Amino acid sequence: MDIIFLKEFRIKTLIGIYPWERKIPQTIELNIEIALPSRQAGMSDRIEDALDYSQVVHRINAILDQQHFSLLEALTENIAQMILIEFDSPWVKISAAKLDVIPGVKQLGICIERSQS
Ligand SMILES: Nc1nc2c(c(=O)[nH]1)N=C([C@H](O)[C@@H](O)CO)CN2
Repeated sequence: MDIIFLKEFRIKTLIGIYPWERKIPQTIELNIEIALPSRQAGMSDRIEDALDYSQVVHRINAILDQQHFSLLEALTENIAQMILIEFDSPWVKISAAKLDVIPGVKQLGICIERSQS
C-alpha cells in the first residue's frame, strides 16, 4: 500500500465544547496518512495520475473555514470522509490534537482510521 502523509499540519479553527472556544480560534495539529488508490503516478510521473496533496490541504482549509466543530471526533470524521470520497482513497488515518489547552498536557486529541466500505 502506498501512502501520502501530511505531518504536523497546523491550522487555526473554532473548535470546542465551551462558549469561549466558539469565539477564539485555536491551533490544532493534524497528522494524516492517505492510502493511494493507484500506483500509476510512480510509473507515469504525471500529476494527473497522482493524489495531489496540495489539493488535500486546500480542502481541509476550506472545511475548517466553513464549519466549526464541538468535538475533535467530529472534525476528524468529517475530514476522513472527505478524503475517502473526494480523493478515492481506500484508507485514511487522521490524528487531531489541541496544543497546551490543559495545564501539564502538551497535546491531547484523537486518532481515527477509516476505510471505504
Ligand atoms: N473526547 C473529547 N473530549 C473532549 C473534547 C473533545 O473534542 N473530545 N473537547 C473538550 C474541550 O473542548 C476541551 O478541549 C477544552 O479544554 C473537552 N473534552
